Amino acid sequence: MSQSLNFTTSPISKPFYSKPYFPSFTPQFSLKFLRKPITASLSDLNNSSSAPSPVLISQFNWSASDSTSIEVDAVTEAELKENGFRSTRRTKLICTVGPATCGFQQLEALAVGGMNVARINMCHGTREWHKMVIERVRRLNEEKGFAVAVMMDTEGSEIHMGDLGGAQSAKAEDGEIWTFTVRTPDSPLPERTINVNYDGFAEDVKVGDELLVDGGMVRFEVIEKIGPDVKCKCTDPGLLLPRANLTFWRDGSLVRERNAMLPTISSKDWLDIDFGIAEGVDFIAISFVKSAEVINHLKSYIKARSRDSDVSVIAKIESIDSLANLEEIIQASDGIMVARGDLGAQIPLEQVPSAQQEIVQLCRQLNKPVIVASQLLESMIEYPTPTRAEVADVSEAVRQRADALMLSGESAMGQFPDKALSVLRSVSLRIERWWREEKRHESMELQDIASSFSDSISEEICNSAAKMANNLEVDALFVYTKTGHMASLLSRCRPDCPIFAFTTTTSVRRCLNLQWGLIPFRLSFSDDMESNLNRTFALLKARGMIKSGDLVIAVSDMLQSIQVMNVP
Ligand SMILES: Nc1ncnc2c1ncn2[C@@H]1O[C@H](COP(=O)(O)OP(=O)(O)OP(=O)(O)O)[C@@H](O)[C@H]1O
Ligand SMILES: CC(=O)C(=O)O
Ligand SMILES: [K+]
Ligand SMILES: [Mg+2]
Repeated sequence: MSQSLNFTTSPISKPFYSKPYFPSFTPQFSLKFLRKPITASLSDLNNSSSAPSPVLISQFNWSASDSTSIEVDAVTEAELKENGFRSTRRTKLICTVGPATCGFQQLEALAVGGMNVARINMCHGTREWHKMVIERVRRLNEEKGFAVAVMMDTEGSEIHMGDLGGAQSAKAEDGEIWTFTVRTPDSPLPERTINVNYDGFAEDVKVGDELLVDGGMVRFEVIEKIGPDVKCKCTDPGLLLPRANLTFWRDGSLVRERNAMLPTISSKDWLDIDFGIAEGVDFIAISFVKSAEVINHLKSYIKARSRDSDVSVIAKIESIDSLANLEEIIQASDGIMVARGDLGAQIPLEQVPSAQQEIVQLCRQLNKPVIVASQLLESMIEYPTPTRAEVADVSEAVRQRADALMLSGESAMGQFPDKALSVLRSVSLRIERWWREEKRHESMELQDIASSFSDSISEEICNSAAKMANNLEVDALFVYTKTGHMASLLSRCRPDCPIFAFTTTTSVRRCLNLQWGLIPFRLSFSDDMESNLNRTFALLKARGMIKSGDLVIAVSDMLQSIQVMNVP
């Protein structure tokens, strides 16, 4: 039994409506037969994997021409069955892959642990190494039924140290004199000498400047300049890591000399971007973005280079300039990363939390996925248990309802990558549930963002569907979307129930994996919603993912409609 509301639009349909064409929406139907107890736990159902139904095509042999199968990633399916779908995880998880996690089995362990996106950082490692990681992730998806997306992060024109001549780290002690040089590295380097990658370094700094390594983990004072060499005295001792980022400060402010003119995308970055496009990565994250212009430039480059593949562009907010141009950067990008590591080296640390909150909220307003990154569980690089403060930080990002959380060193080179991921996962689940149960989420007034009439209809449909889903306490929202747009509009509302997003292409499905609350499926569907729904119900029931009586709301962007029904 289904109740539906259709908005039939054609290019000439506009005169029928004048804004507000969707008067404060109150469902017109009797609710008595829609209500049902909210006991969506699937754990007590027969597990279909032990008795596959004939309509179920195995994840291992998907062929694009097959119109009867449905693809959902193995880990989401397991989570749905384990927790029941109202309690499935909404916050997405990203792991930076490094030496600690680049093996096939290590990657598999991360995928099983809930990694939605694998990030590779072009600051480190060779292209061959990154190619190997991408191939392994792809193989994992194909062979084991995961849908892990790949994000490539550019190096950017930051100023950083050299690689310490191959050493893992070097200790700088209080009062020691170190030389920072722009000479091309003679190997081996003299003792207490560090290479700097930026040629203008010796010119830009002045005697008396403060030199911060990794945003202040180690500090030096500039005491003398001798040609290409800059002599510095260590004032805050600590461990120097290969290729650590350098900033310099004068009279309490970040120095922005010629280095502020460095291009956002360096010549090496362009080669890496070509590499990323050729390898078919899903996301390219751009470091040290200053303005929307560079994002627009890159997007048109990608469009020209890769006609049929979709690479999404993520702008990293980690510089003062990006904060000044925040709204236009968010508008231009496909997503945003709050890169707190470098951001904290550019603005006073105590301003980072408010910047994070502002960026997360603005992204939601503008309907762009947002990632909170860096130092979430920093102590877990060395220890198997997080600090209470780290758990509180993760909780806060979940409470802000960021789309995704990211591990950096914890998964790239830490000793406990799987444990760190499991902390992100369990804290996300717990906090999401707590806030749902307590109905503690302050509702956010969402501004209109549509740029066309048809988009406005989609937006109103999604806002209303999400509201109805909360009021009726439905088990799930279903969205049929070719481009993914309507799925993101539903995600933006952060409804209480999960959103099953059906889309026709594998690349859209992987991109949806970054967005809050979306459970993406790949499915070939038609314009006939009745048959789409019936087929989806049959396929999901066969897999034990839904059951008769579950209450769902379905929306689609082919036929702009809202349907409310119990699964037959
Ligand atoms: N591919 C890699 N090879 C070797 N070490 C890596 C690799 N990727 C990451 N790491 C290690 O993990 C640490 C944290 O990774 P992360 O990606 O956060 O880098 P980062 O250097 O802090 O720069 P960014 O500001 O771009 O995040 C790095 O400092 C590095 O020591
Ligand atoms: C992730 C990143 O680039 C940063 O935090 O600086
Ligand atoms: K980077
Ligand atoms: Mg950074």
